[in-house]
Amino acid sequence: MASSPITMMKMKLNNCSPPSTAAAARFLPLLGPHQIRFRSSLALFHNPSFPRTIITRSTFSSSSIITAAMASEASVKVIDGKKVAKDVRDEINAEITRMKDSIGVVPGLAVILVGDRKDSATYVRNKKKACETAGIKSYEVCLPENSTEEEVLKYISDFNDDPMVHGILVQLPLPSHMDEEKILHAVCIEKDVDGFHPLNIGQLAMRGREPLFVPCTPKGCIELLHRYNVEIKGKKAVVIGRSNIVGMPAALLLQREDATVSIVHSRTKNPEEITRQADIIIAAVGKPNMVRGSWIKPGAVIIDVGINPVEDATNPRGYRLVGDVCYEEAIKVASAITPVPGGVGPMTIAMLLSNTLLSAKRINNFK
Ligand SMILES: NC(=O)C1=CN([C@@H]2O[C@H](COP(=O)(O)OP(=O)(O)OC[C@H]3O[C@@H](n4cnc5c(N)ncnc54)[C@H](OP(=O)(O)O)[C@@H]3O)[C@@H](O)[C@H]2O)C=CC1
Ligand SMILES: Nc1nc(=O)c2c([nH]1)NC[C@@H]1CN(c3ccc(C(=O)N[C@@H](CCC(=O)O)C(=O)O)cc3)C=[N+]21
Repeated sequence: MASSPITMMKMKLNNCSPPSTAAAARFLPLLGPHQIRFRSSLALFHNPSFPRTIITRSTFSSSSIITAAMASEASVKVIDGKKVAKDVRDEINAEITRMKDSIGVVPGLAVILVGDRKDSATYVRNKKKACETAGIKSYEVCLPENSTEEEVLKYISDFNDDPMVHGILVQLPLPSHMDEEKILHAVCIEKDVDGFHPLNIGQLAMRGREPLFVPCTPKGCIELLHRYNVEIKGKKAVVIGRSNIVGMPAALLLQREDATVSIVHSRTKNPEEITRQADIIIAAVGKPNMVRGSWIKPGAVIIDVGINPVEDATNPRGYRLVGDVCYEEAIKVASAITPVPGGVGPMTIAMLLSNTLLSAKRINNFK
């Protein structure tokens, strides 16, 4: 059975279950009610002439009913976060050069990393590289896992007082013996380029107030929607996840953009039903492929924040990264989607550079 052409096609199309349940998934019905309407509505886009990467199913064999149905009409816009991040970074580069040339100031970003988590070390390395290319001076402190809270607080205090430093980022998660709230609270609000200080979050939540900084990942999500001309005002948005660093600020930002926002979390009843009402979905859960095709309203726009390593023996690293949304199913229903990798991730780094530039400009009163 496993070798029949139909089964093989299904394996190819449906790649969304964790390895242990992959065998069962091969036999999931692929043509659920949500997948009958293949013509993706692009009504959410102001400007349909925006450059599009179209994925069509026409490359699949016509020997299967599934492919026959899809071949004619399915199209989805792939939101290219890597490309947008590059554009943003080019704009930042130009501004940094202008500032340096006119007032001689180079923005500085300090990053504090505690412990030896591999993923954290990779992000910090990537941030450092991005700073170098942008012309931002980076200051890095790497402390061992068993450092004390006082040591971290001392570095923060020194960076708070250092006029060369315009942004301070404490890489999360911190080791469990440290009080995250106390540490994030110690970063002076004018240098809080992550936007995690409670005052910044509070201002984000209040009407008529402006935070000094907007957290990078949610800011990157909204920037992607703007640059792809996705209308937010008046739309129904669902944010899946309510963490302080992604889900909650993403919901606040969408609300500031006049979307009607629902938040789905681990205690939500009927998450599928609620998510299916959304014109815009931001998924930030940390569960590989949790959002299936059946959760998505035809024509919805999907921003997939999740970054989840899943075992993959064919990959030289032994794993690959997948999002919280089952991409293979989602592209048949959504009108636009961010891929993982290459979607929100690069935008997070671009927004960090953007916040650092903003901070340097504000501190130096440079317009
Ligand atoms: N692309 C990027 O730049 C970034 C990507 N990420 C990625 O985004 C994902 C989320 O990160 P983060 O917000 O830090 O994660 P957290 O673990 O802090 O938060 C996860 C959220 O998802 C909710 N949740 C968990 N299980 C379910 C479920 N079954 N159904 C509905 N909601 C659920 C939790 O609900 P509850 O509150 O009830 O516990 C919680 O609010 C991760 O994959 C992370 O790697 C994170 C930061 C940046
Ligand atoms: N104080 C703090 N601020 C953060 O912003 C912060 C943090 N702590 N802790 C961890 C999360 C995670 N995060 C990512 C940033 C970039 C990518 C990224 O560039 N990802 C690439 C893939 C990279 C790869 O291939 O490994 C992509 O999605 O294309 C991912 C994740 C920031 N975070």
